[in-house]
Amino acid sequence: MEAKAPVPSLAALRAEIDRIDEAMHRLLMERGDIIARLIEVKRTAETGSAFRPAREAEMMRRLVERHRGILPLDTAESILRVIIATFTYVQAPYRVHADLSTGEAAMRDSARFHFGFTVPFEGHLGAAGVIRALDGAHGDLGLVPAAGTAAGAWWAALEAADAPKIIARLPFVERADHPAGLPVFAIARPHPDALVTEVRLHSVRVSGWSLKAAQAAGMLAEVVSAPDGAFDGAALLVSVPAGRTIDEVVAALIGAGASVRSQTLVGGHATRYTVSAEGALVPTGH
Ligand SMILES: O=C(O)C(=O)C[C@]1(C(=O)O)C=C[C@@H](O)C=C1
Repeated sequence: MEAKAPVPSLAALRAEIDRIDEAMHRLLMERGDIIARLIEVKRTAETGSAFRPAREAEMMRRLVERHRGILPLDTAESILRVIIATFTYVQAPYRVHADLSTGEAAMRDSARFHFGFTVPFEGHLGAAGVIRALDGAHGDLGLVPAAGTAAGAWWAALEAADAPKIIARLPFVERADHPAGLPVFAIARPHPDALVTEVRLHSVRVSGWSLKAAQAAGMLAEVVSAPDGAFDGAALLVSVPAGRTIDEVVAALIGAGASVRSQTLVGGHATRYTVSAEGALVPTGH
C-alpha cells in the first residue's frame, strides 16, 4: 500500500487551525456584544471604574484549574488578562499609572501582562505620584510594588475616606516562575461593588516598633513597615487574611511592647493563591 502523502494531512490540520482561530475570533466578538449589554446593566459610565477585582480573581483561578495541554499556563493567563482588561477599558476608558521607582522593566512587564497594550500606560517615579495621578482621574488605576518602596509609607495617602484604596493584588494567581511575578497592589477609587474584603489592608501607626513587635505581628499578618516620625515610630501596611482581625494584630503589637497610635482600613483584595510545583491551586502560604 502506498504511504499517505504528508501534504494533505498538513493542509487538513491547518484547516482545523483556521476553523479554531475563526471560532475564537467570533467568540471574542460575541463577548464584545455581551459586554455592550453588560454596560447598560452596570451603568459604568455613571459610576466610574468598571474594574471588579473579585470577579477577575475568581475567573483567573478557574482558568488555572481548567488548564491542561502543551500551551503554557503563562500564555493562557496572559491572553485572558488582556481580554478582560481590554473589555474593562471598552466599558470605561482608564489609564494605568505605575510606580517605576523599584525598577522599570519588572513594573512595565506586570502592567502590560495584566492590562495589555490598548490600555494607556503612564510611568511615575514614586508611589506618591501614582496616588496623585488617581486624584484627578475617576476610573484610573495605580500600580505600586506590594513589598514597599524606598519612598516610605505611601499607603498613608490612602487613609482619607475619599482617597483611593487598594483594590487588588497582582498577579491574581502566584507561582515561582511567573513571567510578570512582581507583586503589585492595584489602587483605584473603588466602585462600592468593587471592594474586596477577603484580605483587609490597614494602615497602622505605632511607636515602640521593635523586632519583637514585628515578629508578633508577622505571626498573624503580612506587614510592610516604614520609619515614621520619632526614632522608634513606624508606619505599617498590615494585610490581615480572612479568618483574622486587625484587633488581633493590634493586641499582638501591644503585647510585644508597641503602642498603636492609629489604624485605618486602606483597602482589600482577594485571598492569594499559588500554583504548586505539581500544578495544584493552593492558598498562598499553605
Ligand atoms: O463582570 C463584569 O462586571 C465585567 O465588567 C466583565 C469583565 C470581563 O471582561 O469579564 C470586565 C471587567 C471586570 O473587572 C470583570 C469582568
